[in-house]
Amino acid sequence: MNDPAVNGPILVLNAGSSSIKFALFDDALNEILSGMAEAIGGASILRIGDEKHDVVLIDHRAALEAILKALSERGITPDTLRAVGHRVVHGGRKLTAPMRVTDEVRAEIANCTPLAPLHNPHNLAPMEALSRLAPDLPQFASFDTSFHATNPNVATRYAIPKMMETKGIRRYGFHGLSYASLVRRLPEISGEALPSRLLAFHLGNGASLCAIHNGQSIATTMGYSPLDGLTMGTRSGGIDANAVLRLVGENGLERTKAILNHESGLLGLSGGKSDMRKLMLDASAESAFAVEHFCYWTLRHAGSLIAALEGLDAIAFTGGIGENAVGVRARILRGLEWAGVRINPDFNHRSGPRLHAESSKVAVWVIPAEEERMIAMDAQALLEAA
Ligand SMILES: Nc1ncnc2c1ncn2[C@@H]1O[C@H](COP(=O)(O)OP(=O)(O)O)[C@@H](O)[C@H]1O
Ligand SMILES: CC(=O)OP(=O)(O)O
Ligand SMILES: [Mg+2]
Repeated sequence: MNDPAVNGPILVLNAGSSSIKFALFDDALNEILSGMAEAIGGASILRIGDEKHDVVLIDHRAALEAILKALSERGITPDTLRAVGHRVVHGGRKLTAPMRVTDEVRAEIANCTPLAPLHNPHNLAPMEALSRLAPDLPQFASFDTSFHATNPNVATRYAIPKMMETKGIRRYGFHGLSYASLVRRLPEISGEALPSRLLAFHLGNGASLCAIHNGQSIATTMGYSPLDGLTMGTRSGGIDANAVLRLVGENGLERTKAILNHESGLLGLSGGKSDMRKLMLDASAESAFAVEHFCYWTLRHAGSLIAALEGLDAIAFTGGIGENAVGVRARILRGLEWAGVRINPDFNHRSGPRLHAESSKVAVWVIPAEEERMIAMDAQALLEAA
């Protein structure tokens, strides 16, 4: 019997800050089609399966429309689907495990928008569009924050009065779906047991590090929102709160939000480029400095997480930069030679999966981020439990 509600594919939508990735999975969770709209915000690329189209996508809404149109041209419309799984970046204190999307859940995701302004609106928009188009289609949400629930209080608490903490001003951490998939995939790809003290580098347009001890997150570089930690595509990363207060005083709240979230990071440092591929092709001193700033601060934070892990057994790179930017990986790994890291440059040029030389005390791997599969697994588990 061909009933989409029973054996139709699961569609996964993963809206990042600069991209929307999508994938279709059959009921055995084989990926049957995937693609992405990338470099959203102007001259963009739409990939579907092996096809690549240069397109103009001015914002995430235009990108979602282009993806849904391309899918419908292939006969994939909402009524042919079994379910849709969405990545949601910030679930706040209330949304901590994968769940079915209801009106209440959508309202709570909207409540968390001030905490993740570059993401939650783009996670919410397709849920709303699909619930209008296909009200009976089951939709599920998986949260980037969930994986960090194992962080100890000492890591999540800011040293501010208790009252603020009870209002939710604490560190959450993000990229959790990517880290959860990395923990699942690393033993499969390496053929070895999961290392005890693992430092994971999720380097994409948004970038963070996670200290993973025996498979559980114990510390991560992002905090209350995905602004903190490393230098990113358009986000400042760590910045002194008093500098933020001065910016607010001089520019107002809304302008400051735009400066720190949309105009800083690699874009602000280079004077116009947030995309690592473009920066690495550009010979200007500003672009070189932006890349060096990214690597230097990644290393500073790596040192902090190695201390939290009390040593290091393995490193794994993931995300658009982590999986592809050979020069950035080489620079970061050179900066970790003090920790016993030695790589084989040929392995690095081939992007792994194994990067370490025989003499290395630390294993080094490149593991593709499989956030979409993680979300599909969550959606399927919830469908089966229903
Ligand atoms: N071949 C490559 N070399 C260098 N950087 C790359 C390459 N491919 C992708 N990137 C970079 O990866 C980043 C996007 O990462 P991704 O994880 O897809 O982003 P998002 O945070 O939107 O999910 C961009 O800075 C892009 O330039
Ligand atoms: C949380 C976050 O920064 O996500 P992305 O890297 O997809 O922008
Ligand atoms: Mg991403």
